Parts: sequence; C-alpha cells; structure tokens
Amino acid sequence: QVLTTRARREAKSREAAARSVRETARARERWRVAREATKQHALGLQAKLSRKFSRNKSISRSEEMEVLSDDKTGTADAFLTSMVPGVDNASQQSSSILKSEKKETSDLLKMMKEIDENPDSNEGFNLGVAPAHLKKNKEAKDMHTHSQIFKYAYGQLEKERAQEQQFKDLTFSGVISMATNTETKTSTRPLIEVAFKDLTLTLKGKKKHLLRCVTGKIIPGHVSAVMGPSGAGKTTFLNALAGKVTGCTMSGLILINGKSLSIHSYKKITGFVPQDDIVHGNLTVEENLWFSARCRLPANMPKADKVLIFERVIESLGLQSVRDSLVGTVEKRGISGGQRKRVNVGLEMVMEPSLLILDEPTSGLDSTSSQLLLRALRREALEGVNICMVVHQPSYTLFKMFDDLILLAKGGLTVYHGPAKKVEEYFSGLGMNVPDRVNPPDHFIDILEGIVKPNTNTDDSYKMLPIRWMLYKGYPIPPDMQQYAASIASSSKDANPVDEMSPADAGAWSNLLWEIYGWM
Ligand SMILES: Nc1ncnc2c1ncn2[C@@H]1O[C@H](COP(=O)(O)OP(=O)(O)OP(=O)(O)O)[C@@H](O)[C@H]1O
Repeated sequence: QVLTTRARREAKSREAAARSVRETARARERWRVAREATKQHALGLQAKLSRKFSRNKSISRSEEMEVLSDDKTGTADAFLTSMVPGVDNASQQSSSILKSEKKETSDLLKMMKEIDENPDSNEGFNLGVAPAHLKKNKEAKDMHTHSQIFKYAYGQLEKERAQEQQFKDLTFSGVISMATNTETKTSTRPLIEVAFKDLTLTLKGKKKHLLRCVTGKIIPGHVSAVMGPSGAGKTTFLNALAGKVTGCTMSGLILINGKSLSIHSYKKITGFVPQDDIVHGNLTVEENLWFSARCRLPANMPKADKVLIFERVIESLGLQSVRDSLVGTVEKRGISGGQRKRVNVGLEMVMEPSLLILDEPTSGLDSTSSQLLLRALRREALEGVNICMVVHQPSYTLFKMFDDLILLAKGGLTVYHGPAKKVEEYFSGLGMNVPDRVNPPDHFIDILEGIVKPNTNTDDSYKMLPIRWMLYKGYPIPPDMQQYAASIASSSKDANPVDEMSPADAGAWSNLLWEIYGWM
C-alpha cells in the first residue's frame, strides 16, 4: 500500500509538472509572438522618427513651423505644437523629445536584442524552471522534491523539443548547430570509434571460419547497418565487437579510438541490445526503464539528471502512452510487440552509451514502428553515439536512414563496407544493377543467398564478391584465395572469372568456394 501510494503521488506530481511545463511553453510562445510584434512596431517607429528628424533638420525654420502647425495627425510633432507656445522653444523641445523617443526606441531594441541573445537572463521572461544563474549540474543537485525534479526534466525536454523544431529540416548547418549546442545537454558523451582489421573468428576444434578478414570501422555519430543472408555471421560480428564471443579463436585487430584496448574497458559506456528481449514482464514500462537507469547511471549523478535522461528516452521512443502499462509475459498479455522491442532498446539507451550495438532491433516490427525506432536512434547518433545494428530486410525508406552499411556474405566475408548510399554505385560498377521497382537491400541479399541471379552473364559471380571487394579495397588476400584473386584481377572483361579459367582451375575454384562457404 505504501508503495502504491508513493507511486500514485509521484505520478501526480509528474503530471502536474508536465502540465505546468506545457503551460510555460505556451506562455513562451505567446511571449515570442508579442515580442516579434513589438519589435516590428519599434522598428517602424524608429524609421519614422529618424525620417522625420532628418527632414526637420534640413528644412528651414519657417518651413519647420509650417510642418509643425500643419501636421495634425497626432504624431510627436503635432503633440509638440499644441504643447509649446514659443516657436524657438517648440523647436528646441521638439528636437529634445524626438531625441528622447529615439533613445527609448533604441533602448527597447537593445533590450530585445539582449533577450534574443540570452533569453534566460531577463527577469520575468525567464520561463525556465530552474534559476538561470546556477550551473546545470548545480541546478540538478539542488532539486529534492518530485515536483522540482519533474519540472526540471520536462522543462529541459520542452527546450530540446523547441530546438528540434528549429532544426527540423536538419540541413547541414542545422545539424552542426544542434550537435554543438550545449545549452540543452546535461552531459557530453565520450566518442568511441571502433576499427577492425582482418578480423577472423574460427570455431575451436573445427576449422570452420565464422568471420573472415573483416576490415573497416564504425564511426561516432553514424548509424551503421550490418546486413547479409541468414547465417552469414552478423550476430557473430556484433558479438566480436562487443567482446562477447565464446568458443572461438580470434585473430586480427580491434582498435578502440586507434588504441589496441579491450572493449571491456569501455563496458560502462557500451550498450548491447541482444536479439531476444530481456525486459521484465511483471514490471511496467516505467519501472523497467527506471530500474535500468538507476542501476547503470553513475551513482553520483543527481536524481534530477537521471529523471531527465529517463524521461528523454521515454519521449524519444514514443512510450509515453504506455509508461504505466505492464510489459507482460506469455501468460499475461501486456504491451504490443513493437512497444516491447522499444522498451528493450530503451533499457540500454538510459545508460547514455557512447557505443550502442543492437541485434535485429527492428525484427517483427512494421515499417512505421521500425522508422520510429530508427528515428530515435538517429537522434542518439546526433549526440555522437556510435550505433551499429543488424537489420533484416529494411524497407527502402528505412535503408536510407543508415549512414554506413556492412554487407556480409556466407562464411563471414565482407562484400561491401562503406556509405549506404554508395552501395548501388559499387554494385553497378560490377555490372549488378538493381532492377526497377526492386528494393536495393532485398536485391543484394537475394544475390548473396543465391536466390536471384545477378544481371551479369555468370552463374557463380556472386560467390566471388568477397574477393572482388578485397581487390577493390586493396586488402591483403588470404593465401588460399590468391590464385583466384589473380585470375579475377587479370580478367579484362571482368565479367566471369570462372568462364575464363581452365577446367582444372574451375574445379579448384569450386573446391575453394566449398571451403569458404561450406556449401555449393
Ligand atoms: N558458438 C558457436 N558454435 C558453433 N557455431 C556457431 C557459433 N556461433 C555461431 N555459429 C555459426 O556461425 C554461423 C553464423 O551465425 P550468426 O548467428 O552469426 O549468423 P547471422 O548472420 O546472425 O544469422 P541470422 O540472420 O539467421 O541471425 C552460423 O552458421 C552459426 O551456426
């Protein structure tokens, strides 16, 4: 009962805080509109006054008198003529009033400029919930009541939302400003770049390669997709990056930020979302995420900052409407499968990782839910997070949201690794064009599965794609593949190396493919 009462009280204060922040945001918007209007008015007034002032200076005294007496439009000049009896006096006072009005206008403009430059510095207009003169961390530390904490969190989220709206188009300069704007950020995450060179994994006892000569790197701020046919070694590759491989011998190098360190040294800033859900079915969405946040965020982080991070994840993953719902188990139905997946990803996002590795987070999700999830991940990438995920059969819209692509063939060999938008160009260079109305990622996977014959005049060329990639990139070719690499390289037509081989070579090629892929 105590726990329920406490939870209810917390929920109430959270809702009140959210309401208050929404009202504040509305007030801020009204203020913005009013400020714009006043600014326009002040600018107009200034222009009018300066025009008049300069004209007054240039015309003769008599003319000036004429202007003063003729002008009955209720302007400052008309006001002066009615007020001042002597002409000389009138002239002097007119110019002094004009000067003071001009000064007031410029003061007003100056004040507005200040507000524009530093909106939180003006008393009465400071709609942020925390005192502006305090540093962010101090602000968070000084908050103790639920109400203060929630107001702080929702206030920050509202600011972030406003900023996101501002950079909605995500133009290049917009992205840069967003990434460099530290005002709304509570923390700056360390950046992690993971480079791998000749990464080879071999099953202990057997001589089967699970991964072979995988070379490349994943970059902070990028979302990389790992794709390939079933059994190609995608999960194994992710496990190798996350240092979770067992039962295998590993050769090659994994460099973290250029240094040959174990990924385990970065455990606290590495998130790993496995293929199978690890959510607690008997807890609510909120309890699951809050539990993870409290366990994995630094113990000395102020509670207000933890709440902010946790609320940001809920918001970003679109889980606000189900935050109080049970996740559910096999016996007891809870949230939907897509929401469950998002909670699963959220469990890792709340620790604010610098490297986030996800194994098929979009599997079983419809296209819209997958896009929502990827949008949330892209927002993380904007903060400099290095994101690498296995993805199966993405729609073209989803595919375009990836920065980089690692395409693996069976046997754990790389077929392509580079910008996702250049993959079509690379394959068309090999004579494998994507037919009209076919989704490019589907087409490449079908080729690697051997289901679809590539548009070249060969049957087997898809099995040579890894060697073509090594040649293209100038990577060292393993000794057992060199003979065939040479044959591909020397082939002037570059269409079908098998056609150009002697029957003996072709037989050896088949044996090689058998060794590489374990099937033919
Ligand atoms: N520890 C292991 N012991 C034996 N075989 C393994 C081990 N780990 C991976 N494999 C084998 O390595 C191959 C690649 O497996 P992996 O799970 O990485 O493929 P995948 O590309 O992720 O497949 P899917 O898309 O179907 O999930 C499979 O044939 C698998 O059986």
